[in-house]
Amino acid sequence: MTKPILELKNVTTVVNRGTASQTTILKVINLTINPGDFITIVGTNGAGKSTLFNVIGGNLTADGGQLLHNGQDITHLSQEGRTKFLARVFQDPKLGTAPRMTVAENLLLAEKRGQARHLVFRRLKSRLTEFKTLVATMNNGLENRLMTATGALSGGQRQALSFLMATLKRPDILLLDEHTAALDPHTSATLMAATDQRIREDKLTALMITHHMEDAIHYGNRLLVFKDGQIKADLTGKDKATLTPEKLAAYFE
Ligand SMILES: Nc1ncnc2c1ncn2[C@@H]1O[C@H](COP(=O)(O)OP(=O)(O)OP(=O)(O)O)[C@@H](O)[C@H]1O
Repeated sequence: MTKPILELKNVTTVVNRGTASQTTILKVINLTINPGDFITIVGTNGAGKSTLFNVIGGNLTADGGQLLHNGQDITHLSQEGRTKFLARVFQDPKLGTAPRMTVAENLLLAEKRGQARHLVFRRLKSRLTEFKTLVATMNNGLENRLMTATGALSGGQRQALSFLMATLKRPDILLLDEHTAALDPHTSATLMAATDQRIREDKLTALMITHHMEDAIHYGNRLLVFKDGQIKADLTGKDKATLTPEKLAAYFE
């Protein structure tokens, strides 16, 4: 039997504890994620999707319940401690890359995370051909901008680079936090297709929050609907395959 890569058991989060505005955001979340799952997550604003990512990513500690990574309790593991097996791409293209460094330097840094920079950059030249092939998979011209400072890239190119950097070391868990939301429809579609290809080819385990219902339906093997801090629906197999925007909208009512 497949062993889960990540488990959330009775996870709750509370904000403003002990004050008049104390609120429970995540209300007893139970979620078992298997290796290779590509889970799309939808829900109304304020449903708790980002809070879920914050709890998984370690930006926020669960107030109740337990998180297990490959069976190990990580409930109280720091955000830093989770970077060994987890990566996150945010909505803002400015996050995730160093603006003054070139595309190639950013990639090398992502690959050698934790090593001294002078050691990292000594090996840059020998890697350029390989990096060119890698960035070309994003289908957005990034291969012609390897020596360009990241701050001078378009939002789409920069976001594609953030995605590549996050996946370079093949994290056990990849969190995509509306990573195409700030892009125009064409650029968003290109990045989404490249994202899907990489997740499939590298057999990554990924969770993706999106407000694009078509993307949530089209991509991944599993779809979660969040509502009021709870998982309202968890759709897989035929249920997901036969989902339409109309059927999905009904879960929001
Ligand atoms: N630190 C906090 N203090 C108070 N309330 C918070 C805090 N963090 C989140 N919330 C509230 O928790 C609820 C869930 O927020 P969250 O950002 O997880 O929702 P979301 O589903 O990601 O929404 P969106 O689609 O708008 O990004 C919201 O009502 C939000 O205002």
